[in-house]
Amino acid sequence: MNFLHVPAAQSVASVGGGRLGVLLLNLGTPDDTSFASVRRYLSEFLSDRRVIEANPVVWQPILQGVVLTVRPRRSGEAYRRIWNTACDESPLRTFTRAQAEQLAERFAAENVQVAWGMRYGTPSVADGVTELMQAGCDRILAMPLYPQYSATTTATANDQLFRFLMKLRLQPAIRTLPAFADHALYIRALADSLKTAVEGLSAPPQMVVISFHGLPEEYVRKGDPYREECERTVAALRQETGLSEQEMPMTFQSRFGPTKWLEPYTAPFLAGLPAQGITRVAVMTPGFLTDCLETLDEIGNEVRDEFLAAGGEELTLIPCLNASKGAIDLLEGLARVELGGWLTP
Ligand SMILES: C=CC1=C(C)c2cc3[nH]c(cc4nc(cc5[nH]c(cc1n2)c(C)c5CCC(=O)O)C(CCC(=O)O)=C4C)c(C)c3C=C
Ligand SMILES: [Fe+2]
Ligand SMILES: [Fe+2]
Repeated sequence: MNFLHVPAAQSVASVGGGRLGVLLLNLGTPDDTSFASVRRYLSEFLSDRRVIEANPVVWQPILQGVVLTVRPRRSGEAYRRIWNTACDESPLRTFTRAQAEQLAERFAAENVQVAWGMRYGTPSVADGVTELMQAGCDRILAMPLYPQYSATTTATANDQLFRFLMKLRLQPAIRTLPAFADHALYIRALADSLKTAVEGLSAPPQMVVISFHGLPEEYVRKGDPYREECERTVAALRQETGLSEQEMPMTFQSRFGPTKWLEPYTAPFLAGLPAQGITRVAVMTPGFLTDCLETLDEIGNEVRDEFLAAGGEELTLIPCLNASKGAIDLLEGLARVELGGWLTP
């Protein structure tokens, strides 16, 4: 049955099936490591005005000119270093799919469908919503997979969802998950993953550096709460692990462009440690729920090489929560609270 009669509107078939849906939303990633695919992905990502706030009249010629001529080759090489060759896809996609599949198992007995979509690239947010609606979901909980709120991540994921719903005559009811920077299950999962990784080492690290993806300082000045949210995560993690500010400092990575971003920057911070006698460190990246280019390559390769070149002896990169039991416990716990009133006990 087609519920829609205006030319601009799209049909996604059966709405009204009375089922609940959970939609995991992640950032996105290229489909393959070729210049063309990486260029397509970066073009969509860096054309998002939530991400780059500069006037498009000024920014688009720079992006379509120099950035998308130079960057895709370098990024393609980086993606090749971390590519999941077994599945022929990027780790971010592998882990997001695994999270969705395992979360679905937790809800299998309760008539709740789980799907996933990417803000940039494939499967798209529209693909995820369509999958849920075709399975009969008329109530959907969207879960942007960002523990710390930022307009550049959480808000744009939700924007993309509502942009798709604008085309539907018959919309499902929607709830969106708030950020969860110091949620008990999140902090416990992080502390457990740190403990497990450190127990496997011959000697404990002298410092555990908590590295978050950075953000232009200007965005925070204009009201993005991201830095405070990162601080809440680190404060809770210090409390949970008993580590001090000196033993567990906070840094920001992945700077892009010439403007000032949140400081201290991860790479120079780590490269400066051996001169202070700190040569064995662990690095955690709790802002990412799944491993990706920024964790596996930027920290695991680039930053590690710089640290070792500066006299460091050991850099242990703690894996992201990925599809660990702690991660799925967290996603299930968050979903059950947000589905309250929809999900009958
Ligand atoms: C102005 C530019 C950028 C902002 C703002 C930004 C915020 C931001 N990003 C993430 C998470 C991820 N970013 C990733 C890659 C990535 N990010 C930018 C730029 C900005 N990010 C670029 C140019 C890239 C690509 C890097 C490259 O090509 O070398 C990724 C990895 C994706 C993957 O496929 O593995 C993630 C994840 C957050 C959380 C955030 C704001 C808080
Ligand atoms: Fe980014
Ligand atoms: Fe990076």
